[in-house]
Amino acid sequence: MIKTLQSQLEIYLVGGAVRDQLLGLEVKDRDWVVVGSTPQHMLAQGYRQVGQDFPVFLHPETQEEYALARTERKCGHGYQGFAVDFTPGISLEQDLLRRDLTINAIAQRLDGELIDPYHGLQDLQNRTLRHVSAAFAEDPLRVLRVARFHARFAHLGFKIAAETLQLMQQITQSGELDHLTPERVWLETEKALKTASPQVYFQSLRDCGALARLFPEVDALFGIPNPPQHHPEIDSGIHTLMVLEQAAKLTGDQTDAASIRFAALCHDLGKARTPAENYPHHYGHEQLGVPPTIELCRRLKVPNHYQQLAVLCCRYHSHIHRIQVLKASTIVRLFDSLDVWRKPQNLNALLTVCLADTRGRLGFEHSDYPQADLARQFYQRAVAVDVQAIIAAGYQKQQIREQLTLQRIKAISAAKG
Ligand SMILES: Nc1ncnc2c1ncn2[C@@H]1O[C@H](COP(=O)(O)OP(=O)(O)OP(=O)(O)O)[C@@H](O)[C@H]1O
Repeated sequence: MIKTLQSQLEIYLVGGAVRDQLLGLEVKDRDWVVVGSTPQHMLAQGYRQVGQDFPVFLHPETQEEYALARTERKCGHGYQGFAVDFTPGISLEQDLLRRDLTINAIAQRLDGELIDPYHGLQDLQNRTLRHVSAAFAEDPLRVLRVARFHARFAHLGFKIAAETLQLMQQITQSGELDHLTPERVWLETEKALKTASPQVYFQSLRDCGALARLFPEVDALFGIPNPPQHHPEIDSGIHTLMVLEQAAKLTGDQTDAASIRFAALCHDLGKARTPAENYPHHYGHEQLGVPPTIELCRRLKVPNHYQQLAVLCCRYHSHIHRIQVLKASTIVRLFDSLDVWRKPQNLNALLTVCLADTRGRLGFEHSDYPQADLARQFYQRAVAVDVQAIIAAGYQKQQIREQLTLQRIKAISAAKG
């Protein structure tokens, strides 16, 4: 069946699958381009159409996506206005010309032969992220996509070509980024947070000026000093990116990695809002970090669970750093605020951000963090307090909570010795 279908159509494997295969990486999705066909022909061949304006066809057996070769012409701001043409006369080369990067614009025929009109192979070899053509400027999301591919492939030595960075700067200066929908910005950002080097995404956005447009709260940290004895890297923006790098190393591919990394990004946002006369100190930056975190999340429609964790990490990271000197009652209040009794994962996430915070400083990359062990020990003692025994002791309903808190304080005090 597949053979019959494919023998009647001019089909090419394109995009990420060809790129990743050439890089020796695991191929996840396979996207295909069909040249010289029409929607009617595809339907007659047994493919199922998904989407109306911009049709993609699902293979009846593999369910892989087949797109008709197409060109796009921009006719509005951002992504809102695109005239898509997929009439049968459009060639493979014309389709590839409209793609973002040369390494994403290599096609492969079914017999394995590569078609590479824009020298993507050479750029793969030279580890270069280069735009295919001037059409790149038609969709400002491509600025974010390049930054994301940079974050994904930086560990393989990839760099952004100078002329592509220049184009990214021009797009940023044109104001086009302001027309991107929050959903598209967040989608790229969430994908970038899941890459091997998420800090590279934000650094690349900064390099082309886009950080100030898209994440002004983060951009504001650059140039803000920190006490040099604790922070040899001094600048709060650089520190933040170093913390994000450490958070990525600590979380690897665990399921909540992206939300922990996002919390690491936001944890010090308050440092751009403390009074300059106290610099390089940032008294109260923990609480002052909450409004910019909420503003950023609201503007980009960041899902709630990301915001909740980021706010907790803003507020309480210094509590954990100083846990040795906190009173047992303060520690129980901290655990209450973190809702650790119902969500112990909140404590783990906060401890990861705090460890990343400690290591995200020049010369501290391998530091130990005894506070995390201590916090876990206190939690273990407090969570072991027997609620059932308190209830069985006959306390009135309103006294049960009070007793529980008292006994948790006692348990932590005992652990403190
Ligand atoms: N906004 C865009 N502008 C130009 N080309 C794009 C754009 N989005 C996707 N493409 C093209 O379509 C292909 C598939 O897009 P997709 O977003 O799935 O990325 P990918 O390269 O397959 O990487 P991933 O592994 O992240 O899915 C890309 O490789 C690129 O050629």
